[in-house]
Amino acid sequence: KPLALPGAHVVVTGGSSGIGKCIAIECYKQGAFITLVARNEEKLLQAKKEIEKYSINDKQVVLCISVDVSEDYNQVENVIKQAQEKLGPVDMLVNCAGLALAGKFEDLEVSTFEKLMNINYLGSVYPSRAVITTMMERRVGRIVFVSSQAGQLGLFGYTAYSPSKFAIRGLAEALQMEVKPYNVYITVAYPPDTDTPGLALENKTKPLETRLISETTSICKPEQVAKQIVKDAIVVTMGLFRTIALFYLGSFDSIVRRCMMQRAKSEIADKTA
Ligand SMILES: NC(=O)C1=CN([C@@H]2O[C@H](COP(=O)(O)OP(=O)(O)OC[C@H]3O[C@@H](n4cnc5c(N)ncnc54)[C@H](OP(=O)(O)O)[C@@H]3O)[C@@H](O)[C@H]2O)C=CC1
Ligand SMILES: CCCCCCCCCCCCCCCC(=O)[C@@H](N)CO
Repeated sequence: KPLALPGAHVVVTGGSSGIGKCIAIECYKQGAFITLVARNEEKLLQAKKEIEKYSINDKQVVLCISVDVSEDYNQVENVIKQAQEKLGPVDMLVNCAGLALAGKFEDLEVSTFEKLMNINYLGSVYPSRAVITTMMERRVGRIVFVSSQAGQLGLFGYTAYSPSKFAIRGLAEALQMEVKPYNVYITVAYPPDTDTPGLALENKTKPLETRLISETTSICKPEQVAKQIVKDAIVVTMGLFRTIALFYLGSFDSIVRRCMMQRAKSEIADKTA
């Protein structure tokens, strides 16, 4: 059943800019309490002010937390704890912090591969790992991953970026199989080029070929992309491209459910013994 956003606690990483900020606004407009996570404090405060204009009641709160989501897991865990103490358990986590840099393979610094994998992939693992136990215990939760069209298709200029977005898909699909019996739902967004400060930065690094490939499609508005992402997270439906895998996934899910029931039974048996 759909997640009720009024009164829910939504954490948005990368919530101080671009798509993440628009996702925060979209949730806030529907009555959610918001925690914004990003590094730069000034940008966070600026975004908080902007979001607060859309309040629908006087109880709503926008909390700002400055942390690097890709640096140190313990740090991330600590700030999530702080946020939960202030605004209650996280009902929905949106992993939107990310960085795009383009360039030809032979021109890219090796450190760029590390950096993108750290921010885009591990920066989604850490916050998710920090919220998952509570979500499973409460049998409530949504985790949103923001991949990219370049996370479905390897394209010229994206040898560092695409793999970091492909990795997110692998994580999301494996994690969904584990947490479905606990009523926790995972969604992945694959946005096209979207008009944000991040895209402006990326454009400075695009080789000619990448620019020409990008120009074959039009640029989306972040508000529009955010609306779709929030909608998909609230009412989870099966993506069409997964229908072939449906049979297998269905039977794997029943194995997972069976194991969970067995474990619960033996726990009860242990207690009564
Ligand atoms: N715009 C586009 O064309 C598309 C974007 N995407 C993906 O959507 C997401 C958002 O993109 P977009 O809105 O363009 O990005 P922006 O650059 O506009 O915003 C990025 C946000 O992430 C935060 N952030 C970046 N690095 C970290 C970090 N290490 N720790 C914590 N926060 C961090 C930034 O704040 P701060 O720097 O202060 O930390 C900022 O709030 C990214 O994952 C991107 O890959 C996917 C498809 C298309
Ligand atoms: C089946 C999948 C559909 C494929 C459509 C192909 C169209 C490709 C056009 C170029 C797309 C580049 C997207 C990168 C967006 C991004 O992540 C960065 N802009 C972030 O800053």
